[in-house]
Formats: sequence, structure tokens, C-alpha cells
Amino acid sequence: MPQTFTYEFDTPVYKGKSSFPTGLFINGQFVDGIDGGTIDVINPTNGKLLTKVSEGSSKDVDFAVECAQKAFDTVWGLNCPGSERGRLMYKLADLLEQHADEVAAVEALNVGKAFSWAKGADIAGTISVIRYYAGFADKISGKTIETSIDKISYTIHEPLGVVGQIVPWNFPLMMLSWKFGPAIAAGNCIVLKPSEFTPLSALLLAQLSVEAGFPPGVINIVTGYGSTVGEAISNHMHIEKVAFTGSTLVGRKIMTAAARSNVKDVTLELGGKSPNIVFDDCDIDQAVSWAIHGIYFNHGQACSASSRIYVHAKIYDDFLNKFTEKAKNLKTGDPFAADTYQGPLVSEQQFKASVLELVCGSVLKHDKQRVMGYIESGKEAGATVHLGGVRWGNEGYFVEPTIFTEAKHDMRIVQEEIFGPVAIVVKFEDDEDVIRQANDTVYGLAAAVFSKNIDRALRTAQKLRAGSLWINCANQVHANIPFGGFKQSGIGRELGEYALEHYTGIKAIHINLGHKI
Ligand SMILES: NC(=O)C1=CN([C@@H]2O[C@H](COP(=O)(O)OP(=O)(O)OC[C@H]3O[C@@H](n4cnc5c(N)ncnc54)[C@H](O)[C@@H]3O)[C@@H](O)[C@H]2O)C=CC1
Ligand code: BAL
Repeated sequence: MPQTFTYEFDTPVYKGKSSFPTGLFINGQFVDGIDGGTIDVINPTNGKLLTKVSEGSSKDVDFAVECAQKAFDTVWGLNCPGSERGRLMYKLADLLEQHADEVAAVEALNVGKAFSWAKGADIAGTISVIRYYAGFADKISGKTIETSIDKISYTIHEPLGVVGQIVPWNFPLMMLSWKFGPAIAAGNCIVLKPSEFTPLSALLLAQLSVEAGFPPGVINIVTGYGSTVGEAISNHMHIEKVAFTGSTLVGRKIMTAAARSNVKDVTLELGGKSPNIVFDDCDIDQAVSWAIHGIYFNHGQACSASSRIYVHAKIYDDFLNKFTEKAKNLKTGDPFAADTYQGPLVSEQQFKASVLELVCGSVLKHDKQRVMGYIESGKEAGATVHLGGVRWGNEGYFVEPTIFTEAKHDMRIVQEEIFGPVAIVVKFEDDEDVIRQANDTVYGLAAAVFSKNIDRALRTAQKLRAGSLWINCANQVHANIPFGGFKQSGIGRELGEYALEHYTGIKAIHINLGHKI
């Protein structure tokens, strides 16, 4: 029998209790992993053990896929009207809303993000995404296609079957919803792996899904490590599609596994190094505020973080002064204090200087930089630490909001994803040259442009190679608007109607009205 995690929150912003099982959620029940191990879940605010969750294995993935397939063949997929799928999804969204404070508190505790952001961004975003796709559940249809007088043709958009979903730790519930929403609305059953660092909110959602009334086997959550559960999902012969959000390194592994196994469909939402171009004719105070949000939201742990800020020489000093002043005043500390803007990074792994990336468990592939490592590399390469650049406090994984200036284009801090509260501010003079610099990375996830001159803003936006383009704003996502990247930032789109295309297969029906052979 799996253990239960019970936590009494007695904080300035939330008082209440949360309690849910910490097992794998398979076929509508919480169960222990077949091999019986557990994973420690650490509180990033103090580095101490919060709880343990069951450690899944490839055998548990096999069992989850079997249960999911059975549900798909009997009570879900084509056997369940879209209106009923939508009803259950709306019910789940309502339950999340009723429990919003509790869910936000669990997310804040496990991830280290401020409770106010967890509630206002993560949980509110999750609810709106589930509602958005619930509305689509009974509106997914094909079309008739004209060919000739003796033929009727039409298409059916069918669910794929069992789909795998691998979720990261930066927005655990929100990234779950981006995958869960379109998959379930379209009639698929899911086998989902949360990050081993942040599994708690997914388990709480699993508990709420029982109350919502989802049939057993439709939603399966297998907690575990990437190298076991994640690989088992991407290699599985009966999983028809895998959706992944995380590092480009793991994205490559997933594509390889998908190709080697059953050529499953793959969508990947990977890294970014998004440029933010601030022209001299912008509203400077607004540009500063958005730039702050662009890079420091979620402590910079966002693939769409506007981490490279290019500022026109004419306003560079003014912008930098204002930006620095605001960054200095972002309150770092306890996620449950009312005025906290940023808490700790999610884990010791993300905080520390470098992580040894192992291939096949033993061969050293490379020494991967993490946030403090990137800060050190920026200093060593000769960039100027204009603000921060150090740990905050003595425990947990806090990093002070940091600004680098005088960075050269080829430095690692300018080219690689840091995934922490680290802004690189660069001066530019020429519009064409800044577009060239902005595009000169392996990533193409997002970009922002600030100008009151609409021609200049749109001309620049046209030339930037990015999946999301923000004009006079930054780091914005919306349930209705597709999100995803060009280049090595990924494949496919999540959110919006576009995401549904990745969860349906198109069947073409030809009806012969008399053509003889
Ligand atoms: N695009 C995004 O939103 C995210 C990007 N990242 C980037 O990745 C960097 C490293 O963070 P990590 O936590 O190490 O990311 P990661 O890519 O290792 O982890 C993301 C998810 O993939 C799983 N995973 C790991 N190895 C796997 C494998 N071989 N097969 C299948 N699934 C696997 C993990 O268990 C987790 O659920 C970050 O510094 C950041 O640059 C990380 C998280 C989210
Ligand atoms: N990974 C999608 C949202 C973000 O990280 O910005």
C-alpha cells in the first residue's frame, strides 16, 4: 500500500491541509511500484526531505499502458462521446478551482515558487487550459472532400490510442495540462511521467480525477526517473505518441527512441535563449517592467525566458539603471511570505556549478553547466557582474537576481540556456545587426520587441526566427495561442487548436458511388 503525504500549511498566505497518496496512479488506483523503490522529494527552500514517492520502472509503464489500452478499447476513445469527455474535464477543472489554494500550496512547496505566482499563474493557467480543451472535446471533426461525381470522400480525426507524456519540473501542473488537455479531449488515454523532482501536484490531480469520475485507465501517472520510466515510455511499442518538455539533450534521446521503437509521433518543447530587443523609441518604463518579467518570472526557470536583452545605445544607460533598480527590489525568500517574488531554484542539481551527464549509466558524456556554473563561466570569460551573481542565504537553492553586462556574443552565457535568474544586457546600435545577433543561436523559441513604431516592431518581428513573438510584452502564454519552437527549440505546437493535430490521426474514407473497373 502506498504511503500518504499529509502536510499542514500554517503560512501567512495559506492555512490548510493537503493529503494524498504517493504511489503510482494506474487504472484509477494508487499502487506501489512493482520493484518497490521510492524517490526522495526535497523541499528546495531548505534542502530537507519533504516526502518519498513510489519509484516506477519499465514494468509499471507496461502495466499502465495495458490498462490505458483497455480503457481506450472499452470506455474511452471512440467509445465515449466527446460531450462526456468534455463534461469530465470541466468537472476536473472545477475541482481544481475549488482546491486552488491547496494545489498552489503544494506546487509552491515542491517547486519553491512563490505561492502567489503558483496560484495566479500555474494553477489558474492549468484550469483555463483544461477548460479550453474541454470545449473542443465534442468539436473535433474531419471534413468532406470533393473529388468526382461518383465518389464521396471524408475524413475522420480519430484519437491515437495510448499516448506518453513526459513533464518537467519548472511548471509541473501547467506543463501537465498542456499535454493532458488536448490528449484527453481528443479521446486518448495517457501514461504520464512527472519530473522526479516535482511529482506532488500530479498526484494531487490524480486524486481529484477520481472524484471527477474519469474511468479507470484513462489517466495514468507513473512517477520515476527519466532513465527508467521516461525511456520506457519513449521506447514503448504500444505508445503511439510521446510529448516531451525538457532539455534539448533529452529531446534528442526521445526522438531516437521513438524512431528505434515503433516510429511513434513526437512533439518536443525544448530549450530557448530568447532575445528581447528594446529600441530607442519604446515606452522605456514599460519595456523595463516587461523585461523584468521576461527574465525573472519563475526565477528564470522558463524555456521562454527573455534571457538576452538587447538595448539600443541611445537609451542603454537609462534602461540599465531602471532595470537594475527593479531587479534589486525583487524580494527573494520564503515562497509563502506575502511579498516574495522569487523563491529558490528547484533543486540542488539546477543550483550547482555543474552536473556530470552520464550515458548508459557509466560513460561520462559531458560536464553540463547549471546556474551557478554559468555565472562562474560568465565571470571567467570576462563579462561584468552588474548585479547579484551569488547565492542568496545559507540554505536551500536561492540565487540572487543577476545581471551581466559587457558580454561577448560567443560567450556561453550568451549562447546557452542558463535557466536561472540571470539577465544578459547587451548594447546595440544597428537594427539589422541586432536582428542578426538575436537569430544567431541554436534556439528559436520566443522573442520580444519593444518599440512604439509599429512598422519597425513588425519588420523586426518578421525577421526574428521564433515560435512566439511578443511585441511590447514578454513571456506571455495563453491557452488559445500555440506555443513551441523553431530550430532546436522543438517540434510541434502545444496550446491552441494546433495542439489537437498532434493527438489525432486522420482517416480518409472513399465511398464509391458507381465507378466500375
Ligand atoms: N523546455 C523547458 O521548459 C525545460 C527545459 N529544461 C532545460 O533542461 C535543463 C536540464 O534540466 P533537467 O531537469 O535535467 O531536464 P531533463 O530534460 O532531464 O528533464 C525533463 C523531464 O525529462 C525526463 N527525462 C530525463 N531523461 C530522460 C530520458 N532519457 N528519457 C525520457 N525522459 C527523460 C525527466 O525525468 C523529466 O521528467 C535545464 O537547465 C533547462 O535548460 C528543463 C526543464 C524544462
Ligand atoms: N515550457 C513552457 C513554458 C516555459 O517554460 O516558458
